Amino acid sequence: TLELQLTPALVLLRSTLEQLQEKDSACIFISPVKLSEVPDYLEFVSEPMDFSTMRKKLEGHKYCSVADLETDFNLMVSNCLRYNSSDTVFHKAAMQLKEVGGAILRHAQRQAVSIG
Ligand SMILES: CC(=O)c1c[nH]c2ccccc12
Repeated sequence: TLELQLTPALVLLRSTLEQLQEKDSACIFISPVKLSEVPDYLEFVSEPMDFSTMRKKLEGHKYCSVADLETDFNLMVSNCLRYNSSDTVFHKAAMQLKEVGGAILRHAQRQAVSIG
């Protein structure tokens, strides 16, 4: 399509982010952790990250590659694994998202190569 010719990289990044977010069925990562509700969060996490922030960065042209998107995705997942102990729903959800997201990102990287 015309859009794919004009901004293939941006279209691929958007599609990849949407695929990643679809796997967050519990909507744990949809918005920033509320620091008002989790006052000790920044004692464990130096750089919070979530899907809404990633979306803003994407539309603000802050991501130049799939790898840039992957860096923030990995940050978001590792923050969750650090703050939430391993016996929690959040920690288990992060482990699953890491696995499924990794496959989505590998496929996106292959597509980015073929786009050129
Ligand atoms: C992604 C994450 O760690 C969290 C998402 N929602 C939360 C609420 C309280 C504590 C942590 C969280």
